[in-house]
Amino acid sequence: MSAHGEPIPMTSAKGGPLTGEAHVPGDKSISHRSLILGAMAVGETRVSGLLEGQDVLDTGRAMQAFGAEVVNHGGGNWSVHGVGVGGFAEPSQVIDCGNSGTGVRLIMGAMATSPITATFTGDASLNGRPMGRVTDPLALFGTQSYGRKGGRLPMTLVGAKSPVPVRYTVPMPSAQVKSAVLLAGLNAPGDTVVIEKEATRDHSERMLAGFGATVTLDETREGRVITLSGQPELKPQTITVPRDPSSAAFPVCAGLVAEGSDVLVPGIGLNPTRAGLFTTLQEMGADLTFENMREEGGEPVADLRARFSDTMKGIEVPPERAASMIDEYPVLSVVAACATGKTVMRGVKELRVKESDRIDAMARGLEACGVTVEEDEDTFIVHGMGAGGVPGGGTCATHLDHRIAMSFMVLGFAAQRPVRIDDGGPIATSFPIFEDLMRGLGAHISRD
Ligand SMILES: O=C(O)C1=C[C@@H](OP(=O)(O)O)[C@@H](O)[C@H](O)C1
Ligand SMILES: C=C(OP(=O)(O)O)C(=O)O
Repeated sequence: MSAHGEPIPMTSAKGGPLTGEAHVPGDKSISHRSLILGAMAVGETRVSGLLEGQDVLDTGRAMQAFGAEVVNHGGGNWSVHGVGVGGFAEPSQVIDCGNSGTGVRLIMGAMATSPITATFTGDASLNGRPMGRVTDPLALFGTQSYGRKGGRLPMTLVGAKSPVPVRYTVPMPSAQVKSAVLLAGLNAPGDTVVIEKEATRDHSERMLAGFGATVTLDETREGRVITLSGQPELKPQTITVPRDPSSAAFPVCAGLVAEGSDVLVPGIGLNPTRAGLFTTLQEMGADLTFENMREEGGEPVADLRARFSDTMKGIEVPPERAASMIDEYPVLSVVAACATGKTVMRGVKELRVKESDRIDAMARGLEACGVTVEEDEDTFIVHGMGAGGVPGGGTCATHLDHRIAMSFMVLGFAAQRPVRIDDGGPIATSFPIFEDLMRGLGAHISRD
């Protein structure tokens, strides 16, 4: 089902080549953090290029419920009048984070060290996802949590009245957990230290420093040791949100697999903690080039050009690259189906706790379209059928998962027969203009 309505079945089909420019929306991770850190600063933060997807809108509403003023000025321009670190008011309603793991986990961290109580819920997908990974470290600050069995939402958090700083090693590669601990550390006295064994996206560290917090990073044998000095006064910022590489992945991969295509996706951030997919595609032999390489806001940015690539080969994706492309495995598995040989994805068990079990969802949908796959708990293998070789013709269940929905839409552009999804509604959580943007390139997408 879509977030609040009836399912929206959609079908995509092979047509002419995809050509032209695809201007994808703002980065989802940076958009959430802009609103949350804006709400914790003293004064007015201005944000342009905010992703106006449902996930981010839900975070904006939550920040209002905690007392910040969040104003939409139109055209992707927003402002947030923050209440300062420790200044959150107790919300009078339940906080509904919809479909968003990032939203709920970061907001839990942000309120966990204030003397207030808040109850969180979400849609059927979010209410099935594990929250213990966040409430365990938050308990070390003194935060109490009361959720459903297995640490599931709906859940009430009672913020710590006298928080103590924490030293915590994140047990799984998760930027959401890292970020929740750092945000909680903002209102604890002294230094909060988070250690991650594998690098995950570093937007929280960069943005906290941008808002004036003291954050240091030491690369040690233990891993990345991030130290945050507590109780800073965060200074409001002017933020231009870069375009989202995770959204860019869809028109890029569509351009690679749809016959005759040549697609330009301008202005995509290539922060190394996010860009693993593009390296992987190049290793597979994709005709993917980075044009007009430049720096914007301290981050590498390029225009991505993807041309139809009929000689891509399956590879072993290095497991240590997983965190830098974690949301891109579903669409990579579509490209893998259109390459020759086997693509082996190891170290990917985190995919099983996203909006859906993404290994299972992709495996079942690919099989329905005539592709052979193998899987175990931590591994996904796709047997490629070569360019134009995927039969298609299946209906794929999307399980309230936007990335599964968009991935199968991309498969339809390359398969011999149309590919149908049972619900495209969730696409609006991260990429509300997906359908129009793809149609603008010449793609054939229809609603039943
Ligand atoms: O911190 C973030 O903004 C995100 C972190 C990742 O989740 P995990 O931290 O659970 O890996 C990613 O899948 C999600 O889309 C966004
Ligand atoms: C995993 C994702 O998001 P979240 O965890 O925020 O729901 C995603 O966007 O692919």
